[in-house]
Amino acid sequence: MVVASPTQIHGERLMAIELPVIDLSGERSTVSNLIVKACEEYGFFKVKNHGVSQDIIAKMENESFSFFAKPFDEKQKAGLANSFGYGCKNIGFNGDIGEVEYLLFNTNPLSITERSKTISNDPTKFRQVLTPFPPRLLHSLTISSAMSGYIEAVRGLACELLDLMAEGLWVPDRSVFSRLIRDDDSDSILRLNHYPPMPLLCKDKDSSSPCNHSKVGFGEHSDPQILTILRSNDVGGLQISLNDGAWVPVTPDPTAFCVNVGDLLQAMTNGRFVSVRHKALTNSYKSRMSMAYFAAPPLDARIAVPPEMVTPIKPALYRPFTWAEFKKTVYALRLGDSRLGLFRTQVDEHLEVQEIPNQARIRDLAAKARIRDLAAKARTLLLPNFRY
Ligand SMILES: C=C1C[C@]23C[C@@]1(O)CC[C@H]2[C@@]12CC[C@H](O)[C@@](C)(C(=O)O1)[C@H]2[C@@H]3C(=O)O
Ligand SMILES: O=C(O)CCC(=O)C(=O)O
Ligand SMILES: [Fe+2]
Repeated sequence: MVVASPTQIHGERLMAIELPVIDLSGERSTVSNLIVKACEEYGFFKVKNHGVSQDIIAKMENESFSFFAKPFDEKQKAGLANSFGYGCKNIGFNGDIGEVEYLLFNTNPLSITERSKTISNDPTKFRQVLTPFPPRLLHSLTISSAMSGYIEAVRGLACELLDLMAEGLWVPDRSVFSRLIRDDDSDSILRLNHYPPMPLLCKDKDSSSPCNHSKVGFGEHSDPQILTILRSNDVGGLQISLNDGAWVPVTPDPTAFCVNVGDLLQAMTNGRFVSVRHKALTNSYKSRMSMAYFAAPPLDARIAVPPEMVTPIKPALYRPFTWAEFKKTVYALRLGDSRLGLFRTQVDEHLEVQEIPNQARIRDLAAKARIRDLAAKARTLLLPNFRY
């Protein structure tokens, strides 16, 4: 691992660190130990020799590019912003904005069986699904065959990585994590992000220094699910946040997948693995395209730490909760809010002050206040299902 000196760009500290690159064709116990180490130290790593064929990836990427190349009103036919379907600039339900357009898909195997031709041929195909949060109907696009091939392949990769993690953690039930995302009712989603090129922003017009302030494509956040498998084209933009507040740019590698720990996996490993905050910036002259598979459990799955990972010295950090309960909280909050802090056990509440870095604590408190606000708003709107 190479650590160079930090550079300062417009007040932000950027560190030149290469993420661990793990070759999955290596010896199994070595690979599982490397994965555990990467999840503990960075919450992020890259995998090569991952077994997903370049053909599957290329078909999926071509289909995505041709979708995003369509005129805006054509793309809008694919769905509503802020739900499953097409979205532009608006992220989520609570006012977050970025220089990104995207497609969101439910990858539930049951919905994949209802295949349409391709998203590029017929962006108007819909299937309606009733979800318990927020209390509204979400529209789900049906999925093309290139997409279902890709989803199957990355789901397989996610399962394999979760098994390797359980092995490296010495959890006796080796499929304790992967079982959750293998389930036919799993709530995993696929997100295709397209960041159009954006000219550089110059904050200080009188400054003689070069203008290098990239626009934010997808703001700072952690991923709420179990594991994210991200693939991008050869255009950089992804950055991850280190504990000390420095941002680390991730070098793009279209032949590798970038894997990151989600909030649920942090909870299920009793905080040993870290769900790290990250963001994506736009490039000044090239389009960035990323495809993120968010591996999630079924809505009613109980998220709890395996008993072997709890000891008197390391008591459970989080109370058990369901994915539905956590997801409802996630969608009630802003992109950059932290949510796991809201699920911490009472027992260690007194330790929180020392343990959680100040910034994270402030974010937790802001999130709590926002939930209270939203609950009050929901009550005045008489939305009976919107309870916290
Ligand atoms: C602002 C929001 C968008 C988001 C739901 C949320 O309320 C907070 C988390 C966001 C996020 C980040 C990772 C994934 O891209 C995503 C699909 C997810 O599960 O959580 C998005 C949500 C979204 O865009 O709907
Ligand atoms: O586009 C990227 O590289 C990151 C996207 C991301 O973090 C997300 O979709 O959750
Ligand atoms: Fe993310």
